[in-house]
Amino acid sequence: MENKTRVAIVGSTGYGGVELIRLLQAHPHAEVASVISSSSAGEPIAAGFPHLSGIRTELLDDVDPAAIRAKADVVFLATPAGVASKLVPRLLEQELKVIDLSGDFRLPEPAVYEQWYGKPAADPADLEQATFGLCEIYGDRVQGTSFISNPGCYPTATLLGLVPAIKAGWIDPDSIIVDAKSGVSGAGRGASLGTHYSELNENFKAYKINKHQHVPEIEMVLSDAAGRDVVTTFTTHLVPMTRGIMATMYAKLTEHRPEADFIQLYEEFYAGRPFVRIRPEGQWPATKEVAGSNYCDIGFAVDRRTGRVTIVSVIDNLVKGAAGQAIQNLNLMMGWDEDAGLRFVPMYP
Ligand SMILES: NC(=O)C1=CN([C@@H]2O[C@H](COP(=O)(O)OP(=O)(O)OC[C@H]3O[C@@H](n4cnc5c(N)ncnc54)[C@H](OP(=O)(O)O)[C@@H]3O)[C@@H](O)[C@H]2O)C=CC1
Ligand SMILES: CC(=O)N[C@@H](CCC(=O)OP(=O)(O)O)C(=O)O
Repeated sequence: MENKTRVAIVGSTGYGGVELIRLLQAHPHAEVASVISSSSAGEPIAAGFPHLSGIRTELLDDVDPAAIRAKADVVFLATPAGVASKLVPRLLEQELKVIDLSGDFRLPEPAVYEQWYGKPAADPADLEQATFGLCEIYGDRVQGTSFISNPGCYPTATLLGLVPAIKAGWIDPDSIIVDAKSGVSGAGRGASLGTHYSELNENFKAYKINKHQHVPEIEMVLSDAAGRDVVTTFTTHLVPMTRGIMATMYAKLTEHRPEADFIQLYEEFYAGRPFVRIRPEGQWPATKEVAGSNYCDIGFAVDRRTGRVTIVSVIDNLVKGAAGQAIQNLNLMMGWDEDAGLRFVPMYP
């Protein structure tokens, strides 16, 4: 029988970490060997997550790179911004493979990170070692590497919806407006005024307009696709639901093209990629249609009157936006099937 690759999860008591545990439970080539907490080491993981009772019976381990190396070959970090920048160098020293779910290693320029995250950036020498793992766009770079920076949730939905049209020259990169909405689990497990029940229930609000930390990540990839600098308008909203992101993108067409052309372009661009599904003409995806799965579903509407295309892209923020794409990156890194352990049907209804 195959020896499974042993995996450790730092931040396993958060939403991204516990979703990694759920998804890795059925992975054919990897197994969770250590669940790690900076604040509750020695406690059973199931004490804070009763849904894991009888499934994960182990105690939480401390954050100790040498002890992690003794138990695991690969480490996922599902920790708040500012943790990975300090911890990753110590994990790489132990010759561990690392997949970081935070924003600490996504932006190559330290000054850009400091401007948008308001925290000290990682060391430039460490930043250089990271590969940005937006699987469907940069997956070829991931194979055989040992340190992956997993993309943000909003950038994943946005960029998978925009990159093919930008690369084809079908939309004006300067005209893009991204209107994005997220479920509340995107904000993590910690309680806060903005996310408690009576603030959110029956409510719908915009936040961080023109200030969101995902703006430079989105612009970095759009600029790469366009071959020149691109800036964009990006507005995020909080929706009173648990999971899901919908990014609705508006852009000016460089010349008129019907929906059928977009559908064909995107089908060809994502051919052979298991997790992007293109909707037929006149149909647009809903968040529930990808919930609990690693899919990104995309639909189009062309408006001849305004000369604009509307692109609708949905993901589950905790799966394709975090833990699922991180496992997809593990699969690519290790040379396994891209969809190993991720072939499940969305939860519906
Ligand atoms: N939620 C989402 O949809 C997405 C999240 N992300 C990113 O993934 C990361 C994790 O997010 P999420 O799971 O939602 O966040 P949570 O707040 O739910 O969990 C973060 C976990 O990090 C641990 N932690 C805090 N400080 C430290 C530290 N100094 N050292 C080690 N561990 C620490 C905490 O556990 P403990 O106290 O037990 O150590 C906590 O449970 C973040 O960077 C987030 O931005 C990215 C994409 C989507
Ligand atoms: C709903 C909600 O609050 N979402 C979070 C997503 C945070 C996140 O994933 O941050 P990084 O990708 O930068 O790590 C936000 O908008 O800040």
